[in-house]
Amino acid sequence: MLIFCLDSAFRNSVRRLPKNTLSIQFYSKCSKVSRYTSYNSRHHFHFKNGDHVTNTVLGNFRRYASTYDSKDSKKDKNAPKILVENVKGTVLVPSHGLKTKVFKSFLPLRQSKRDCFHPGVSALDRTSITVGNEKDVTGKDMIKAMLTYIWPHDDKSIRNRVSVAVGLLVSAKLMNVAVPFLFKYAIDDLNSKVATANNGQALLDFATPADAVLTTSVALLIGYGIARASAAGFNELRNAVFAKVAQNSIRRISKNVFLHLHNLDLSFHLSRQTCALSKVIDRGSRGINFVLSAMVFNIVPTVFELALVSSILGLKCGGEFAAVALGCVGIYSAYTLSVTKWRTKFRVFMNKAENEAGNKAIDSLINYETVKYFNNELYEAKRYDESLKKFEDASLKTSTSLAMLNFGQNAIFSSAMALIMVLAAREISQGNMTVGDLVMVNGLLFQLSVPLGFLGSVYREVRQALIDMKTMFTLMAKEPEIKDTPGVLPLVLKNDKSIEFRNVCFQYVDGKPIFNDLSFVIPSGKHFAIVGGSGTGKSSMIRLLYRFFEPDSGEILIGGQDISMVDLQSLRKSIAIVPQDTVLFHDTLFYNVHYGDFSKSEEEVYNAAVMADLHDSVKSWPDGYKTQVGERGLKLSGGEKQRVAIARAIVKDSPILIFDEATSSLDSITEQHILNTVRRATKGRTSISIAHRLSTVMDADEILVLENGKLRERGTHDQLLNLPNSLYNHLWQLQHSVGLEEEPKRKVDSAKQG
Ligand SMILES: N[C@@H](CCC(=O)N[C@@H](CS)C(=O)NCC(=O)O)C(=O)O
Repeated sequence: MLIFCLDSAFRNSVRRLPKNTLSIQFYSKCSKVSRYTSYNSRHHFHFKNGDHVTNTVLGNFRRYASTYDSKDSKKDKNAPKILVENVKGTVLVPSHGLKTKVFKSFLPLRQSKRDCFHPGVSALDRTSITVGNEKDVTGKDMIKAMLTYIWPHDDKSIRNRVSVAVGLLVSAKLMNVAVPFLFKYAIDDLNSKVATANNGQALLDFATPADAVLTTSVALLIGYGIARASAAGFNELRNAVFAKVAQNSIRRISKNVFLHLHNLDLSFHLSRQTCALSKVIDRGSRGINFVLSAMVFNIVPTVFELALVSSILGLKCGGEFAAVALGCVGIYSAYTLSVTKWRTKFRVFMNKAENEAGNKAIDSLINYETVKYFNNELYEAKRYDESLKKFEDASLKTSTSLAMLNFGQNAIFSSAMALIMVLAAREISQGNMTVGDLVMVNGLLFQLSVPLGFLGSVYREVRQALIDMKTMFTLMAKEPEIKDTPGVLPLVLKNDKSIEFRNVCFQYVDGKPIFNDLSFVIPSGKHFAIVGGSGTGKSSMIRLLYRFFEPDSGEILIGGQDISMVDLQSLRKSIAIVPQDTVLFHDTLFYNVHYGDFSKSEEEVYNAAVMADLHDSVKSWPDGYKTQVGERGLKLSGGEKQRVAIARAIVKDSPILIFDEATSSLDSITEQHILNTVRRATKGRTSISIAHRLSTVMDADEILVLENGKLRERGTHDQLLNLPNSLYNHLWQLQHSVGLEEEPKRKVDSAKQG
């Protein structure tokens, strides 16, 4: 095998790759034609500056690179070099420095003795690429990602809301801090009046009610009430204004994750449980909501209030006061965080025990009859009680540790309050402060204790939310391995709609090849059938055509264009499929047919239904096209579902049509109807019928018989059947002798006449 680095001119003209992008292709030698030109493309790698290279890509890269034929490379001393370091390292890519000198044609890369290519790297103009398994998402990354949602560049109204919410937050805290001040001034005013009264003058002049209201201290006390109410009002307003920001960001992130999941490769989805993925989205977006709310409603306002209170105390009462306030909050926080960390495990046990008890109860009640058959009611109750006991113990520990936490928090704050008031009393006795000041200091500190009373819970929940967010953002950082390269051109199908497999080798797991140098051409407009025993890769062929997977080597061409070089959307648009297992959406029948292409008119949907032999039966149903098909199409029979799938494929109106075992689970009468619709639908299209039952593909223009990943034989039904030693003949005899088919030939003949 050889490794080639693409010429930069080729890179720019054919693929329109941007600068700083290196495209590397591995070519297999299996066709043994002349070097440099006729090697079969084996794999493409595109690296660009800052690209994230997954372990799988790196693994493939190494795999291809390690089988590189070093004899060929020695001929070119100027070959560009690539350094592949460890997973967390970098790939150093030669770029413009060498362009004019050696990037004139395909160039072999040199391989060193180790698993890397490196001589002369220092002389190169480098572009570095970070390499990692799944990008490690740090706290900084998450904050950055969150900021893009709460400060979106493309949504001014959200930015305005955030600004207003911040303004309201500051106003609420200023009002909050004003409360003890107003209280202080009222007390000082009253005090001075008491002092005046003690000197023999009237305490208050309540000659008229208006005078009474206007008295300074009364006005201050009313102001106190207004300030308290305003602080609460600003807080509530802030919540209302910010709610839209939080909900909007949850919506956008959920949508982005959803889209991202759809963009990930099929291999990813085959290896994950859909339910687990939806939990990731759900928990992750709830985590974002929690972190955002905690920041905006608790952490940031409390920090702001602490800064405000300690500055006021420092400026008005002296450094000692500020030090007590800050020290108190510091000790309080350290105590709260350490106790919360310790007691979190009790909550985890508690939740586990609760789930366990719930599961045992459900399992036991579901198996009601079995429990009765074996007289095991008491045993079941004992098992259930064991989990309840665990829950009880953990709950007790949670409650007692909560009491301890609350008491400790209270003790710390009370000590600080006592200390600060002793300081204030000392200052009063020295004539530096008033009684009002003492009340103000007490009020400021007391108010601070309210949000801090939930510090432990906030810390615990934020930690959990960050873990959930990390899982979600890690999922977001996962790159699909099959994706469009920038500037890639769309697949254009005019007259030539042929399909060609050229020396395709493919395997899901090492050592178990699915296709082994498979080559065939399906000419434009022809209906070909692909048959073979199970496990011969019939369905893998579809996955390769849709580019859900890439061949390990060789090329697949549609209309003469290599599908690995064309835009994925255009490729998938040009193929319509009637899958083996038709899965319908939980919606109406019309919706399910229209799903083939939502841009099509109602009329076109009905026409497709007529072609698929679906229209008449739908018309006879009470709700017609508005019939709900039931979750995953469970309410429809197998034949009806297949017809919906055919109608949907007709609506899509692609030049290439694939039937994947379209009649596999149908009775013979329904099968004949479906085969008739298949015949109608394939007219004028290049089509492939993948089938296990040979009788369903007898009238194909040509039949390709696969065995062990290779094309074993090809021909029309009659040609293949007339070869006594053909695999087709053998399969045919086998299927009929075991009674898989009754009178297949007669069925097809009658269908043709029909
Ligand atoms: N003061 C404690 C407790 C605050 C509190 O009462 N939290 C509520 C939830 S907002 C609770 O139910 N906590 C139960 C627990 O922490 O076990 C702290 O800072 O965490």
